Amino acid sequence: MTAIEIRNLSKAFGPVRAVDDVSFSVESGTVTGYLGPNGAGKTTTLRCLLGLVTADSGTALVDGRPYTALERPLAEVGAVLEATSFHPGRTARDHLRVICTAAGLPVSRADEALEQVGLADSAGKRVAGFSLGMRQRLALGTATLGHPRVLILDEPANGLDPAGIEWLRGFLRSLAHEQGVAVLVSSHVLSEVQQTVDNVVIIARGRLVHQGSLAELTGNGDRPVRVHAADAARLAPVLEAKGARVEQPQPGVLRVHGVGAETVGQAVLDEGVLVTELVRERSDLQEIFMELTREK
Ligand SMILES: Nc1ncnc2c1ncn2[C@@H]1O[C@H](COP(=O)(O)OP(=O)(O)OP(=O)(O)O)[C@@H](O)[C@H]1O
Repeated sequence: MTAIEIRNLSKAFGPVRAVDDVSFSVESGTVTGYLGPNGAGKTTTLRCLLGLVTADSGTALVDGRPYTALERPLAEVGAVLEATSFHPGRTARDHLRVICTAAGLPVSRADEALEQVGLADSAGKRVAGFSLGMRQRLALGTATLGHPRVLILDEPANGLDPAGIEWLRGFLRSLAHEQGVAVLVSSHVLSEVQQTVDNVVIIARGRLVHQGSLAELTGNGDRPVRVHAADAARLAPVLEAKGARVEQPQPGVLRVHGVGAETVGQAVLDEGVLVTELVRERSDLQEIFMELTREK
């Protein structure tokens, strides 16, 4: 089921086209990474989705409606846009209880949510003493208080240490895959979210440059096949005759472009060459991300 739908969304600030004709959707039960370098337009898109900014044109809908038309927004959408400012003198538990009361939720949800975000031990501590990572967790606890079906997070890994990032990964994946929540999470660091997300939407200078599964992004495409063989030089002309472009970066190693690993394997078999390694080179995700978002 489509939970978030952005269609031909555009928003300019003076001469800056922050978001320029962007369309994508997020399905329930999946985590989608919204990726792009600083200033790409991610936050503006999320702010349009949450009714905090009015788009110049296009639509941004949650469950088929604009956010401002949702009847019980807190129970339908959880959002964290920036390390939210909390009342510093209040304890984490009191902070969540105040929101429970305002939103008509049972106050018992406060302790449950603190447990879920790993803050149970700090429930009675004042937020003033919280680290950035603890604030991020508290913001996540706040966003998930009403068991929303849609979760929108802007750079939630900021301030988390590696163990915190690992925890966040598990938290978001279990919300999506076990509870069917649609999660949209922005980041400017692909590697931070690559083990979390099912799908990626990449934006640069306000324009969408890629959307699809992570597998499609890293797909084998035309990655070269690397062959290690003492007699590698004998293989090169055979492969070239099959239409391959062959590089020999060092003696005993070939990088074969333009044909599949099977074709290379067949040539190895036909020539009876002893091979010690034959592998399709892996795509470097960060490299692909940089290439897609590079200033052209
Ligand atoms: N309220 C505003 N007034 C003027 N310009 C703005 C405003 N909000 C955003 N912009 C501009 O719009 C562009 C997109 O900004 P946005 O914050 O959406 O990008 P981002 O992808 O979220 O970046 P970051 O990763 O740095 O948060 C930037 O050039 C930014 O300076």
